Amino acid sequence: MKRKLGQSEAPASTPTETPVTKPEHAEEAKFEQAEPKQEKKQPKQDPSFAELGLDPRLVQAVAKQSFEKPTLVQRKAIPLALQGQDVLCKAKTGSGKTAAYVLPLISGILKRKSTDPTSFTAALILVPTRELADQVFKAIELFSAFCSKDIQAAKLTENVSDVVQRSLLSNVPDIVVSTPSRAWHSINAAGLSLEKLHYLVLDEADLVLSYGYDEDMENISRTLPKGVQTIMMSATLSAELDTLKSIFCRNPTLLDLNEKMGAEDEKLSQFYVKCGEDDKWLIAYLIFKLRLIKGKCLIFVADIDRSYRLKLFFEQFSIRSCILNSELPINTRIKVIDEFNKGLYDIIIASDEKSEIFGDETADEETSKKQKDKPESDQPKKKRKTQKDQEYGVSRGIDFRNLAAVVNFDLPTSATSYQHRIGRTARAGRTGMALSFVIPKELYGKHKPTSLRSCENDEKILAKIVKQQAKQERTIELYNFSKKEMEAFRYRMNDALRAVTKVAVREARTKELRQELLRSETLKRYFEENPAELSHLRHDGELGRSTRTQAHLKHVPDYLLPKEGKKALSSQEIGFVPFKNADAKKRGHKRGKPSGRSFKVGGKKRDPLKTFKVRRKP
Ligand SMILES: Nc1ncnc2c1ncn2[C@@H]1O[C@H](COP(=O)(O)OP(=O)(O)OP(=O)(O)O)[C@@H](O)[C@H]1O
Repeated sequence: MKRKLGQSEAPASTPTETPVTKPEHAEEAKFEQAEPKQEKKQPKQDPSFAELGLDPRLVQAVAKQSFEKPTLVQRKAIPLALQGQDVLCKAKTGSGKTAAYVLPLISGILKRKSTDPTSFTAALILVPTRELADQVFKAIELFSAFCSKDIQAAKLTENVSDVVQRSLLSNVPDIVVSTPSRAWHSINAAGLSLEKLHYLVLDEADLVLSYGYDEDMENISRTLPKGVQTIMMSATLSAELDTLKSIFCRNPTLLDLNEKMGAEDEKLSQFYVKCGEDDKWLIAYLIFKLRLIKGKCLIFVADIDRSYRLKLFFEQFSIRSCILNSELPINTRIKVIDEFNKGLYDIIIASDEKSEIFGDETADEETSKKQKDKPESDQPKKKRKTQKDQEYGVSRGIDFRNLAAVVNFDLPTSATSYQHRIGRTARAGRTGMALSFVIPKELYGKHKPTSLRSCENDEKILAKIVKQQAKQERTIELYNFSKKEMEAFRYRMNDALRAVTKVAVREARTKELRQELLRSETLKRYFEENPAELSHLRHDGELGRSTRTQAHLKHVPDYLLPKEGKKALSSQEIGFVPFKNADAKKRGHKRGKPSGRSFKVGGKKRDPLKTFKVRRKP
């Protein structure tokens, strides 16, 4: 019989082990059964954290985080997890899934420790990337702020030797956060013991197998004791979840919390621009030099070279940005995300290499079938030996705080990947904007220097994205930038592009890697000793010392601007995203039109896009 959280002594009762796979409203009925007394006291739809049954120290910690009330996924998952049920939960990006599993898990450990203070690793949280492991670890630290003596956590994703790892684990952390491969390695080489494990969490569960962790997962599953309570969290459903469910869960409760946003409540505005390959660079230059998007921005590009190229291109115009890619050391990556979240930088250029793991959705089914039927040895290797960190990922799960906009400079190759990329903005009830560049078929390959293979099928991918977003009652709208107004800037864009040669990109890439490897280790030691001085080194400094510098490009002369002038552009820019949880209704928020000053179209308010001759399609 499977032992579950809160049921360690009592025999597991059959009703809770009955498979419960039902829509959200049906699951409400189960809550009513489980907690009838609470039901009478408090209206069901809005329980507070304290009413979810969590340890008071956690309620205190949550209040310190200024979480006023639990999100939907927290309201649903926490009571189930506290009851000891296996939970398979699908909820949208940025909906607060981390707290939904971390809080009940800590609460359960505290409850057990109140009667049995022995130390053992009671919880293993597996995540697909090292960045995410760091984020979850930090969340545990925050939530256990008022019980830090009772809860020890460790993350296994640092680059440390087995000896160091072993000594870390000899402290017997209650909670271990890791990627599957590091966890399996530590079980074998660094003394991680799962003998008494109570809880297993798979965060971003649909991604775990695509990252090539299948073998590690199987191995780990064999070492687990019987009766481990499993919680799986995901933003999308996939066949992989079924596989994992069959390996790790027994009779899980399925929470499919597909919150369909009413148009009034939608916080994310989505736009796309159809343009030629070189126009992408021109529009990006205009958007960022003229600050048409205000606030912090995450730009996704298809590969590492492209990210350096865009950074060097921006440098030509004195636009500062920093880079995230799988080549950079983990310490650097974590620091870049930390500093971005602290507000030190405005622009991150991330190469979303993992977008490829979702496959090219435009590849025909016949091809994929043929591929599947091939012997295993002919299958593409999931874990290639490259210098890249296979455990890297920024489009999944990473919580970029107060991100105003996601720009898909290169469209991803799948709608799933798009969903996760745009999920980095408009998180936790905030507003956000997503802007994607789409290369029409007839313009593909027309500008060789900037052409990119993965953009050949942009239109097909866009069709899938539109369909996928429509299922969530979301729209993605077309923006037309005025060719005439842009032309004045074209020669500058061409000048800058010419300066960013392949050699310059290669040099910048090697140089940064070398520098980061060096400072990553130095920094690690330095910041361990001086944790308050995180701004010591900035990551958005210039890379292009070997690129031709063109001083004239750094400024925008007034004569290049539309006749309404720069002031008109900079006072009310495209994509200004207010960060307050503004009441959309009061401000006349309409479907597909972002709320906020700058997007009020027509009427007395001025449309900044019109001042720049940028118009929505009629
Ligand atoms: N109850 C709450 N009230 C306010 N903010 C919250 C609450 N719960 C979580 N948050 C905040 O919401 C943000 C998103 O949370 P989290 O990263 O857990 O989302 P997620 O659902 O795991 O997203 P993803 O699917 O992208 O991984 C975080 O900044 C977190 O601090």
